[in-house]
Amino acid sequence: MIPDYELTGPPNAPVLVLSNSLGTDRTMWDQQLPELSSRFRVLRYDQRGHGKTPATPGPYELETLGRDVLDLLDHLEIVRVRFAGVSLGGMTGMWLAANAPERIERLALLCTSAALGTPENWRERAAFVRANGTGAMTDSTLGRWFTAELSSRQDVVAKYGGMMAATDDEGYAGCCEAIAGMALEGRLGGITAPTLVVAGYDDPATPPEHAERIAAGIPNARLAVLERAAHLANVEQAERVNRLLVEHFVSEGEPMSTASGEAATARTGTGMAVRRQVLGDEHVDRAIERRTEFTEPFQDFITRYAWGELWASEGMDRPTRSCVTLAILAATGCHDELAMHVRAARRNGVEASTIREVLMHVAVYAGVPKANSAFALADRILGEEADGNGA
Ligand SMILES: O=C(O)CC1=CCC(=O)O1
Repeated sequence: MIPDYELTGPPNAPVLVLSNSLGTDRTMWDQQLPELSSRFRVLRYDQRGHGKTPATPGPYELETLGRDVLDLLDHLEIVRVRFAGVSLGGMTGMWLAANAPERIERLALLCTSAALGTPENWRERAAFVRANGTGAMTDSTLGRWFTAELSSRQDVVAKYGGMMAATDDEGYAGCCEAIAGMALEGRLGGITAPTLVVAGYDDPATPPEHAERIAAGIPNARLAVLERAAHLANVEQAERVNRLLVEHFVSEGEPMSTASGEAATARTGTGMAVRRQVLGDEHVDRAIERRTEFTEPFQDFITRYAWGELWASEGMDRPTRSCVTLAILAATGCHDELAMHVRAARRNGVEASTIREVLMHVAVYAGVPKANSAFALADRILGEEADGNGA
């Protein structure tokens, strides 16, 4: 069967397939799409019986779901892809990487498992849904998908509860039966695609131990465990997941890095996204507007290296980067930049009291006069924020 799909992103970019989890549809990737489609041809599709892809009578096997992807790729005449899947999507990805390795260049497995629960449990769940409908599963499911903070939010309940209830009963049940019958553990050692494995620290459905087992089983795998994330970590920790996916699919891989022009384009895309996150749209739009022929190469350089490399790196969190930046700017007396970075630090979650501590360090290590002017400036910026003028 050819599943319903959507292609987004530059026509000549490498194709990245995104595969959804049980009870969701392809819009579960909404928070990934802008970032990923700036550098990939993103192919989002709906699993069988989910979203706009019709159900067929179950039970299904994982092979059924894997072959749906192969049918879709054949239909679109796409030979080889990068593939990311959440939970059931990740199981589909493991099946593909083990059974059609020539089609899978790199793999990302999010909040998934190679052996989940008992077959009886999954068959019971299938029977329950056939009898009561997917709507009857919504409340319990949202509690597994999100931490308490998110699962009570009205917009989240509306979007993801709605997705679950809209999933075809037979499609959902058939997919439960595919999980009941999956036999992936013995196949992990044969997966050759470089693989990123991501787990949510608070995921009750596929806890981090499942990811650890996958990462230990696949020869070329890397594991990342995200705090404050349950089963749909790509929704709850979208920014971190985006960064991990971009790093995994772009920076090390051949196609982008073999063509230096494309690598630079990719860095510019990441850089622009990170720059906007840290400095805010208003500031970045102003900087773009003010570009001249003379300053453009410098602006481009900053976007690529300061934002696309340094600030985009996972090596240090953003609040810490902000503190380091504030200290350096205050110590070197770069006051225009310091004002901008006081605002950026607040946007990155740095408290005013921490900014004060940073400037106290400046007083001791760089000199009281430097700290004195930095204090005056920071006080003004923080005051503007308190007055509601802190754009
Ligand atoms: O619904 C669950 O319990 C979690 C889950 C298993 C496979 C999947 O896609 O979601």
